[in-house]
Amino acid sequence: MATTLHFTKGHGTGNDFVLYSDPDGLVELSASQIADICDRHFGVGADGVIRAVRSKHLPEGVEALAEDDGAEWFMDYYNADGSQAEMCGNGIRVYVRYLIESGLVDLADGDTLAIGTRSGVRDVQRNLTGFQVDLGRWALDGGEPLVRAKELPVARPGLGIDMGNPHVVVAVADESELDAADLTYIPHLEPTPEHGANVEFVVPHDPLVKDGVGRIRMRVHERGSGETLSCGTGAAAAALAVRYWAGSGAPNQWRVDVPGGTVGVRMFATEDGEHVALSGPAELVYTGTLDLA
Ligand SMILES: N[C@@H](CCC[C@H](N)C(=O)O)C(=O)O
Repeated sequence: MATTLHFTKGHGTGNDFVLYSDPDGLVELSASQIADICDRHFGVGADGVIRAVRSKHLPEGVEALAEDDGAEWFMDYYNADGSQAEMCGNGIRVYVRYLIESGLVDLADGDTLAIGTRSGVRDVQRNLTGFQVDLGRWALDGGEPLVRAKELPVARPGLGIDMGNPHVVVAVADESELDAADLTYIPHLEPTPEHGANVEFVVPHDPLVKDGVGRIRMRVHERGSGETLSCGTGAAAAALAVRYWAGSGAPNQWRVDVPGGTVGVRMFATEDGEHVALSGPAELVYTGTLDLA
C-alpha cells in the first residue's frame, strides 16, 4: 500500500471533507487512520473522508448498490470517527465537484451524474450555483424518541426520518434556545436508535413561509462527527419534519439556514413516490499530501 496519499480538502456550506482518489480500489484507510486525518488539532481536520472509487472495484454486495443504475463512481463515505455512513448530502455535491476538477468525469451545467452510495444510487445535477442531488425516497422511521441536549431546559419529542441514513429532528422553543444548546455533547435519545442518529435542532423563521418558500434555521449533531456547520441529509430531514408538523398547505420548497450557510430543499412527486432534492454549493479549497506511515 502507498505510504503517501494525495488529498483534496472540500466543503459544502462548511461541512468539510478530505477526498482522495482510489479508482482501482487499492487504498482503503483504517478507521484509526481516518480519525487521525479528521482530527482538527493533529490532522488535516474534517467532518469526514470520501474515497473516490470505481464501483466495479468494490467488494461484492457493496458493488450491487451502484451497479444496477450504472453508477461508474462510488462515494465511499466515512465519518470523522472512522465509522461508515450510508449517505452524505453535502459530501456527494463536493464529491462530484472533485470528480470534475480531477478530470475523472466531464459534466456540463444542467447534466446529471449517477453516483453509487451505501444507500443506493443518487443522481447529482450540476447547475450554475452548485449542485442539486435527488436524495430519493424518504420515510418516517416510526420513531419519536425524547431528545435531551446539554443546556436545553427540557427533553423534547423528536421525529425519526430515514433519508438513507438515520435522522431525528427536534423543534426547540426559539432562537435563543437553539443558540444555547451545547452540541459538543452527544444528544441523549430515549429510546436509543439501534444504529444511532444524526440529530437536527430546528426553529422556524417568522413568518415560516414567505413567497411560497418555507424557512427554518437548524443546528445539527452528526452521528460519528459531532456538531458540524451543516448537514445536507439533515437539512432535508428538518424541512420534511417541519412540513409534517405544519400540516396540509405547507410548501414543498424550503430554505434551510445552517451555521455554514444556506441550502435548498424541494419535495417532488415521482412514479415511485415522493422524492426530496437538496441543492447547495460545493467548494474545493486546497490539496496536500499525507504521510500515511
Ligand atoms: N454531513 C452529511 C451526513 C454524513 C453522515 C452522517 N454523519 C451519518 O452518520 O449518517 C450530510 O451532509 O448529509
